[in-house]
Amino acid sequence: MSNVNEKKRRPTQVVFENVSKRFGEKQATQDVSLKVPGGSFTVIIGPSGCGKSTMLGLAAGLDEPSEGYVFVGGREVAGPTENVALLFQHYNLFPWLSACDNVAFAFRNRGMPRKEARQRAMELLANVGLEDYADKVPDELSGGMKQRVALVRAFAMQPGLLLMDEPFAALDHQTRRIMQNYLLMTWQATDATVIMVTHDLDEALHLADRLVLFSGSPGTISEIIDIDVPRPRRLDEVSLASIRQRLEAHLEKEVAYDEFTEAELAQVMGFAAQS
Ligand SMILES: Nc1ncnc2c1ncn2[C@@H]1O[C@H](COP(=O)(O)OP(=O)(O)OP(=O)(O)O)[C@@H](O)[C@H]1O
Repeated sequence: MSNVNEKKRRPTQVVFENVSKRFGEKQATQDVSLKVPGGSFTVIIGPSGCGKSTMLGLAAGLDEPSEGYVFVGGREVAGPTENVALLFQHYNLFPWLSACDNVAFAFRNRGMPRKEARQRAMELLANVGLEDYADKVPDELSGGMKQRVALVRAFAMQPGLLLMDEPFAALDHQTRRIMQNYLLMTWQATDATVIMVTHDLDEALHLADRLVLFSGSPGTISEIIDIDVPRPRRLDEVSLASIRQRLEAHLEKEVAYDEFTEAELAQVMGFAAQS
């Protein structure tokens, strides 16, 4: 495939230093320190509400830490920059532009002439099997296709850092696996650092160089697991299966049963609540 990163540059390291974030009364994260090596693929896992998306928002410059510092590429984050691309569950494509023009937009934004931008966009769409859909607008594409376009566009921006918040959560299992493979293929052809949040353990094991396990409310890091298994990975491989067990145990421990009253629990479990 064509490599969209022509320039040699130092891969973008991300550093969270004693980061706490409060939203009003709500403490989302507390004293989180994390170094994400440049060019690595880090996946953040943890129960709902433990501050995973908050971490992405801080790295993206969408929010500021209440305490501590966040550095991207050696610079303290002071707001959104072109070096950081975001990919969320909903595709964020321009609805009035074709798939080709959505991707070409990333090149045009960097000053490339229109014809060349469209040509480059076509090449990249062909890499993910969408050459026949290049002239369709997002409403004419399936969810998986839209997310492929969004992924290609995100990488076309040549970001040093790509932040992904459950990007494939809305897709069916099969499409999800295809998307994960596209993501790996595209990422491996670049020097981008990826930080992804997911609730899907298989996805995490399939993709990550490093797993960061979050816990609690407020969120803190409870464990970091490096996955030194070559890709493509078989999830039934012994070392991955044992990491999976650790992840399951972590998440089970973290499920906040105490958020439910007994009556609510009885209802969830299908028992009639005693009055
Ligand atoms: N803008 C905001 N205003 C107020 N509270 C917020 C805001 N953003 C996040 N929070 C709160 O901070 C906590 C952490 O939220 P966050 O979205 O980071 O968790 P999460 O781990 O990503 O959850 P999930 O897995 O459910 O997406 C939650 O209690 C959430 O309600």
